[in-house]
Amino acid sequence: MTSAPIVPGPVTVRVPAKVNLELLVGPRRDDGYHSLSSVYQALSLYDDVTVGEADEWGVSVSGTLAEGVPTDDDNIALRAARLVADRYDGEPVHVSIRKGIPVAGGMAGGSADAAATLVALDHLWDLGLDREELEEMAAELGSDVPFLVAGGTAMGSGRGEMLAPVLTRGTFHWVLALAEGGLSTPAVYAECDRLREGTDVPEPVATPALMAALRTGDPHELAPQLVNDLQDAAISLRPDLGEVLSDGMEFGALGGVVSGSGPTIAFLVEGTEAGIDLAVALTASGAVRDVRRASGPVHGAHVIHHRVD
Ligand SMILES: C[C@@](CO)(OP(=O)(O)O)[C@H](O)COP(=O)(O)OP(=O)(O)OC[C@H]1O[C@@H](n2ccc(N)nc2=O)[C@H](O)[C@@H]1O
Ligand SMILES: Nc1ncnc2c1ncn2[C@@H]1O[C@H](COP(=O)(O)OP(=O)(O)O)[C@@H](O)[C@H]1O
Repeated sequence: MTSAPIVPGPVTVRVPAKVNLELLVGPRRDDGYHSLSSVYQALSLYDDVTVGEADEWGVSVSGTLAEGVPTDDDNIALRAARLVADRYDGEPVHVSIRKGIPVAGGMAGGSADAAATLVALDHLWDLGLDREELEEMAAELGSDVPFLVAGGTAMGSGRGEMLAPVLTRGTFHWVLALAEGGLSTPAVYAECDRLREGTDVPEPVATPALMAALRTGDPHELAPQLVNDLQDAAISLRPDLGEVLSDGMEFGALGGVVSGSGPTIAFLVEGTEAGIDLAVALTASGAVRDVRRASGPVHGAHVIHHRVD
């Protein structure tokens, strides 16, 4: 008896957002990047990225947060697909992105889509890529991309792309205050340089107290350790963010920090109930565009569906 050939159908990968629990920004390097010490945590706010064979290269984006995402070769997910195809002789694919991560919000949504596309193509084309090969292509696409492949909680050095896992206990609960519009990452780094002009900037080193707090699993220990060297620059470009931060603290957050280059603000709360209360208060204040609750750490980019016809 002969059976019909198995045709690999589209692969869907779910990929989380990130928050930087600690983002220490060192001097600007000769290549234009800043040396970083970044402690990333993956949060339960997701993009779903579906990649399938197609007659021509393409990308489409859906969801209420899709505005502002390019649907041409500027889309980093399409760049990721072309990179894998160039290396492994792949045929054209179409990438469909369902956005659940705010765009240009400092939560690495674009990097997440690139990470998801790498994982999807590894699966679709049965490439059997090892961690090193995936991380190397990820780093070529952007400093944050390797972390979105890995997920969990990790420390990033170099320009953020060299990862080491960080031990944590339990689950931390977050409330994310989404802002109107976005902030450009290069513009925020440039503003940080401007604000620090004339000062001696040391090489960044991760804080042992943060690592210890993460091992306790206690949000009261973690809250005072949240720090972001880009925060002043983000607030300098968007002064309204300072008010959102103080509102959130007044409404009961244990700690708050601008996420990466902003403008999203991540508030740490005690648990689910406290998260609901804070989300309600921030929404009622009218000072934010929208509010999301999330928890972390969660897994990095992972296949959730593969249709085989
Ligand atoms: C600030 C952070 C914190 O995690 O995230 P976001 O807030 O953008 O999500 C990252 O450093 C963003 O990483 P990513 O978005 O991957 O940046 P890349 O594409 O590698 O670089 C974009 C631009 O950001 C600046 N850049 C990025 C990384 C770095 N270590 N130093 C830099 O100065 C450079 O101007 C670079 O041209
Ligand atoms: N797949 C993508 N999703 C979101 N933004 C993308 C994507 N591809 C390219 N971009 C561009 O990257 C910029 C930064 O987006 P994003 O990665 O969401 O933010 P951030 O760098 O603040 O974390 C966007 O303004 C957009 O122009």
